[in-house]
Amino acid sequence: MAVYTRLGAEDMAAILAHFDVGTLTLAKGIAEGVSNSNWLIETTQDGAARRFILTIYESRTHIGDLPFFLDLLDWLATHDCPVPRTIHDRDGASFRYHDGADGRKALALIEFLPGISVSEPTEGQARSVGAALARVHLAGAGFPTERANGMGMATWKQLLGDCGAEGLARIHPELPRIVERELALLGAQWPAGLPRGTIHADLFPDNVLMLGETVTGLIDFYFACTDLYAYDVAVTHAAWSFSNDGRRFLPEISAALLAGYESLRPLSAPERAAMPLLARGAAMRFLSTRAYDWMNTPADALVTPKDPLAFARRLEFYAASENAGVFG
Ligand SMILES: Nc1ncnc2c1ncn2[C@@H]1O[C@H](COP(=O)(O)OP(=O)(O)OP(=O)(O)O)[C@@H](O)[C@H]1O
Ligand SMILES: N[C@@H](CCO)C(=O)O
Repeated sequence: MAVYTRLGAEDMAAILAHFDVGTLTLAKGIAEGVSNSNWLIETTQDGAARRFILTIYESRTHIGDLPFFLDLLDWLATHDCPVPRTIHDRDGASFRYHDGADGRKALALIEFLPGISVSEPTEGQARSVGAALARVHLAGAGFPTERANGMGMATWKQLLGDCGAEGLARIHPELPRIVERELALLGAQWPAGLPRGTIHADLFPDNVLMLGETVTGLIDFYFACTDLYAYDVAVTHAAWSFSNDGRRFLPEISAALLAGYESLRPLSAPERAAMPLLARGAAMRFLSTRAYDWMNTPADALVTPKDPLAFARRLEFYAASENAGVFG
């Protein structure tokens, strides 16, 4: 369960007293998510029930990045994107600190949005997700702050280097060869000069809330950064267009996702030409973090590491020349 920080009822009430949100009526730990601790919070204010998400940031989130992530949510919400606003405290700050039994941690209170994460999207849902991603790209273009992508190629190399060829071979005997081949190719051919701006960089199904075919919430912007728009399309494509284990490509979902995106932001010819390579990079990004976590998560950890081979299979799909037509 992803609630790493213990908070008693008094702690919770004391935290909420810093926000103008009424009286606490319920605080329930949320099992989903692996990086931070999250609670569903309910309050009552002027006779009305209100709901929020309280997030306590654990060690994986760099506090210096919080203004970027939280200001971005407010910016996108103001520009008609389905993302939660941050609730600022009585001093006007988007995050604050809590001194608890296990030290000082940053926290934020975020608007609760309705909806559920789908595990087997329909074409209509994939289309909506593609369009929502395009809306973020268009709206985020005016966002004034930049953040380098901390999960770019240099990080893939570092994480996979830390795993080592022997470690990778323990995950699958073919993995060292695949990784060496792909890193060389991606390093030599990664495109320069494509349109760039603010991207989500992790738009997996568990980071999208939906009601029917409507996207009600895009959440978890904690990898958001300034990078190629088309790379974000590739990440989202890799996340949505395959069965979870990566064994089965879902052509209708792929087509619907891309059509939804292009209904608002058509890819330029150079972006389209780069998509197969960017998709290999996207697969490599998640292969590298998953392989690292696979090897470095203690057996008694609270969370189960995700399968790196699910993204090695996607990588092999994108690398196969017969699949070059997927992006049109
Ligand atoms: N604004 C919101 N409205 C409704 N539910 C939310 C909201 N934000 C988060 N949640 C719920 O909390 C869960 C965990 O949130 P989130 O994915 O941000 O956690 P995390 O640990 O930071 O993520 P990750 O494991 O992807 O790194 C989500 O799966 C969702 O169920
Ligand atoms: N979405 C990622 C985890 C967070 O980066 C994955 O599925 O590997």
